[in-house]
Amino acid sequence: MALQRPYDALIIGSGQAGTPLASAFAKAGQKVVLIESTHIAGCCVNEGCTPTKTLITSGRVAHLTQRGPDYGIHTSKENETNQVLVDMKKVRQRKRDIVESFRGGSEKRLKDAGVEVLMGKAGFVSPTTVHVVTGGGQGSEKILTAKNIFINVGERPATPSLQGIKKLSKERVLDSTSIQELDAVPEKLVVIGGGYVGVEFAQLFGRLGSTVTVLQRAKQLLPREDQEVAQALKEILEDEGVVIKLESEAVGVDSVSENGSFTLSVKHAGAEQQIEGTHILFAAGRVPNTESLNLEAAGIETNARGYIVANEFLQTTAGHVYVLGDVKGPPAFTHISYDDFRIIKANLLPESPEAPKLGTTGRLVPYVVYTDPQLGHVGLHEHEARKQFPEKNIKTAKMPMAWVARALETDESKGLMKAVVDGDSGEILGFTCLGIEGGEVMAVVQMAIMGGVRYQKLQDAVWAHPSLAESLNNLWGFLE
Ligand SMILES: Cc1cc2nc3c(=O)[nH]c(=O)nc-3n(C[C@H](O)[C@H](O)[C@H](O)COP(=O)(O)OP(=O)(O)OC[C@H]3O[C@@H](n4cnc5c(N)ncnc54)[C@H](O)[C@@H]3O)c2cc1C
Ligand SMILES: NC(=O)c1ccc[n+]([C@@H]2O[C@H](COP(=O)([O-])OP(=O)(O)OC[C@H]3O[C@@H](n4cnc5c(N)ncnc54)[C@H](O)[C@@H]3O)[C@@H](O)[C@H]2O)c1
Repeated sequence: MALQRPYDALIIGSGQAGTPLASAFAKAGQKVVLIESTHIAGCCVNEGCTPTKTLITSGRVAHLTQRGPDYGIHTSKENETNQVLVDMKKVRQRKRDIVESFRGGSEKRLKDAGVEVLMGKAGFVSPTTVHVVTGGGQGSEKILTAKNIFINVGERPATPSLQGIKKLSKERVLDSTSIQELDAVPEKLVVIGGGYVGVEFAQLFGRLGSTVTVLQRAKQLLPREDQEVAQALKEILEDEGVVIKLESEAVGVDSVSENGSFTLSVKHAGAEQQIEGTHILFAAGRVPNTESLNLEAAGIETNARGYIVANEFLQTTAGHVYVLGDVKGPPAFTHISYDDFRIIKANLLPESPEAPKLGTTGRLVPYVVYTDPQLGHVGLHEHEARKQFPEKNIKTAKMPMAWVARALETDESKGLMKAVVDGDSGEILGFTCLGIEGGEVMAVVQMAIMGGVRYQKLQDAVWAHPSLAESLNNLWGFLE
């Protein structure tokens, strides 16, 4: 084993924070090494946001083509209902091409910045020393020491656990990564979990032609959302033919037929029932990639769920070791991981000695669930606002998207908007748009929250007609 000269910065994991951080340190003249076990650019680019949103676009095209007759558009005289043929290999290739191009961009930026990249799996030997196994265990081992260490190793899908699962052939048991590599549309897809991953894939594969059943253990889809928003999303998915069973759980695989299809027994509404499937997608949550890091050797603490504990400056319990992204626990989004990078960069590479120290406290968290219509949200949900500010005069405004001219003109008027405000000051505390381009509409309100703009200003603003933002004139009339 070769002993190396100490690095200024050693980064474990090429996630959404580690990758730009490595470049920033290198550009600042520091000696940097980035260790990555699988592929540069992490989950978001390789198996998360980028590929899923690319696939979802194919699903939307299939959906809109079939809706053509609603707009007076037919693909041919013979095909009056605009039935579509899905070429899953082409759908997959389009996804692969975009992933490859995004990953290539990240690789090039690291190279241009002069970052040393080491492909291998890292774990701690001591607070300042890291052991790296390269070449998937067949290659060499390295011991590296560094002044500062940054952990950005992310999460992975929770391991499927279901009685009798071994009776199914491997290619029929899917997670959020393997489902994206299918070269044919599954006939009957059972989705276990009704969170972000579950709802996005359920709608996508329903649109591509699968019969889809979602088994969600909680009382609603997306348990963090306010109940009426989750209910509206459920109805939208059901309108497209997705079967959703709430408060339900798969008990086990009962039987498997010769062609590979199977029956599952499911506990639902207090009774046991059977459902059929050809494929099963486990979307019941993700777990942090901490086990192989040997964190005890560095004195780094984790919480009960295995997430690394950090203070608001992203320092772990070993002060010179920092943690960024999903592996420190929710919220698990690319833009949060990227903001972690921004915090570390500002604090460790300050532009001037007077530059203020940044932290995570009070960080505004927006997100978009890429169902169609999108579910964009920023700030607090109603239940959170009421709990956090019992002394405030919390008011909410809800308006169906069917009241938005632009949504009616495009005939995409499903969903609703909901705002949560402090009725006394007019401060906007949270906003949700489940509607066409819900993420973009949400971003308009996010700007208002960031600028401290009260809702009355949006109510009286001159918005271009007929834009979706124009609905921010009318929404506030529903405050109660
Ligand atoms: C299907 C899916 C869809 C998603 N869609 C969205 C979306 O639309 N929008 C959004 O904001 N977020 C989305 N997310 C979440 C998003 O992908 C993550 O929040 C984001 O990637 C941030 O992750 P990260 O920076 O913590 O690390 P990651 O991107 O997970 O990267 C961690 C890296 O560390 C490497 N690694 C792990 N262990 C080791 C080790 N011991 N040694 C060396 N390297 C190691 C891994 O190989 C990986 O490359 C989605 C996630 C999934 C699964
Ligand atoms: N558009 C986006 O931003 C996006 C998309 C995908 C993922 N993500 C990120 O990835 C994270 C993980 O997503 P996820 O959907 O895998 O996890 P999740 O934790 O958000 O949802 C998992 C769901 O599965 C349910 N569940 C758990 N065990 C179950 C069981 N045995 N049977 C039935 N249901 C069960 C839970 O009630 C929960 O609602 C998200 O929280 C999010 O931060 C973001």
